[in-house]
Amino acid sequence: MSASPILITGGAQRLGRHCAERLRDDGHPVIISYRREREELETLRARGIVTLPADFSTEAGILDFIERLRAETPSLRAIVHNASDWAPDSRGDDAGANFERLFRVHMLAPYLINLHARELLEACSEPQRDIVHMTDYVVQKGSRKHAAYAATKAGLDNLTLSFAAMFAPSIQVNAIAPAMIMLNEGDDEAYAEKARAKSAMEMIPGPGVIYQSLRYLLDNRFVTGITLPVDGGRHLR
Ligand SMILES: NC(=O)C1=CN([C@@H]2O[C@H](COP(=O)(O)OP(=O)(O)OC[C@H]3O[C@@H](n4cnc5c(N)ncnc54)[C@H](OP(=O)(O)O)[C@@H]3O)[C@@H](O)[C@H]2O)C=CC1
Ligand SMILES: Nc1nc2c(c(=O)[nH]1)N=C([C@H](O)[C@@H](O)CO)CN2
Repeated sequence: MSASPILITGGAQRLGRHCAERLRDDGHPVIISYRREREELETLRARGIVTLPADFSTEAGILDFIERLRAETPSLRAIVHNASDWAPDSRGDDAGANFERLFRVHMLAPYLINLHARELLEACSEPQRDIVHMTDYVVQKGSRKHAAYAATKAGLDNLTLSFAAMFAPSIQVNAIAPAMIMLNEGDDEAYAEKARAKSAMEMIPGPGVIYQSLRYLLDNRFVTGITLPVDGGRHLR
């Protein structure tokens, strides 16, 4: 029997892409979802990573993705809810629409995918099956400029507890809560310096630390319902 794939949503770039490639290096079949077509997807496809288009900004888009996921695979080893929209708050007429979109991407999509894909995880013949929610350090702190982002990531963090209770003992459900892991295009040295100063570790570590954390959760048989902070000791500053 062939191994069941690991699904990473929003896996075409940055942390999701890094994890998809590292999992592939480790011999796992991998499926990613992506929203925007781009050249780099060909590199992933050439490595045998299955790429499914998905837009989680509407309920119809989420349900359509679930249908195509079911057509693609009869089972899953794990789901990593990585897709995310780091949109700043709007003060304009679109403030409500902005909040609702972030709610759908960060909460409704993981909620519906978990409910509908439970049987795909249950069908996995390996002893361990996992769901991992990518949340954020700001869940504990709030955010002056990204309040909708922080609130909907906090909702995702809470869903970790409910799904861990609902799906135990056959599926482990955990969250990873990163603080600054990678700079964005256009961030300058002054921004980087400020970002480094926020953590006790005084660095911007890059995506390897997220893969290490994911690997820990995928390999550990006795951890469920937790949020694993990956923040360089932000609480110490
Ligand atoms: N990078 C960091 O320092 C930190 C990251 N995190 C969390 O870690 C995870 C990965 O971070 P990072 O790699 O920086 O994230 P990115 O923002 O770079 O990538 C997220 C992916 O989500 C996809 N996406 C966005 N909106 C939608 C949508 N409506 N429907 C479907 N897919 C969508 C995007 O797809 P596409 O590109 O195809 O449009 C994108 O590739 C995220 O959950 C993030 O919140 C938390 C704290 C810090
Ligand atoms: N989906 C995303 N979420 C977050 C991003 C990002 O680029 N995409 N970036 C951050 C920042 O690095 C932040 O931690 C520092 O200002 C947070 N979330």
